[in-house]
Amino acid sequence: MRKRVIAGNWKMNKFLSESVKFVEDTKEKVPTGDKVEAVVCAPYPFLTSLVESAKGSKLQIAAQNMHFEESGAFTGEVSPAMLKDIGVTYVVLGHSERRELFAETDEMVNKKVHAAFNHDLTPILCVGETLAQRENNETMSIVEDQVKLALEGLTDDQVKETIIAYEPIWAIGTGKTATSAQANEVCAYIRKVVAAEVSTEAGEAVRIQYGGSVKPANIDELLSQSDIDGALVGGASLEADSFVQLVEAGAK
Ligand SMILES: O=C(CO)COP(=O)(O)O
Repeated sequence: MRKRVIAGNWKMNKFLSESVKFVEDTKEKVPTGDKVEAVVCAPYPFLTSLVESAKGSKLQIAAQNMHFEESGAFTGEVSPAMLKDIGVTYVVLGHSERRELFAETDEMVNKKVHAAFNHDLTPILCVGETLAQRENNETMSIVEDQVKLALEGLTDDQVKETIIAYEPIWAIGTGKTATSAQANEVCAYIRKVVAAEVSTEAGEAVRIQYGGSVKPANIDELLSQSDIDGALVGGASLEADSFVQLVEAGAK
């Protein structure tokens, strides 16, 4: 049985006091069993405080990006070693907003995934197609390329530890969720690609989240699908009650 992962991606939202209050309000409420992991992906300036407030609880704190180099002349960037140093455990990599708005390439994402493992951080690797690509029947080939390029050079065990988030770009922040069948079809395909490229065992073990307008009202249906092992949630993860409901759905 793959352990589910429910991750809230706050993006560029919240201030320090409300972020800490969110963690204080949710850390005792997230289920502690072995069915689900709960992760909060917060802006850089709040990470140290959130790691501190989440201490002793099951809530994990993630960064939303990082550079792939360990240190050096990269003004404005944050390194994997810095994230590790402050107690961050997960990192979102290759989110479509970073690919689109900040010109991240598959090659950079691949370097970041390697860097994450080199610093003991669990990568949440995002992939997904645009609406035009879906309408052109390119979804599977786009996602396949993104997955192959991002995972290139990883060991079997590293691939097993990677969390892949399938986020169709047309479903992000639009209220248009992919149907559970559409989401599962792509997640199942990603699993096949991993099995073929890496190993059958890695295909079985890799956890695949769906992301794109997930909310308490639709998460049960998404999680009932064979190949969806969790969710990466934007808007609906900003409120503590809603986030707790999403994690509770993962523990059912
Ligand atoms: O991009 C997302 C999570 O990374 C999804 O955002 P929404 O849940 O707001 O659609």
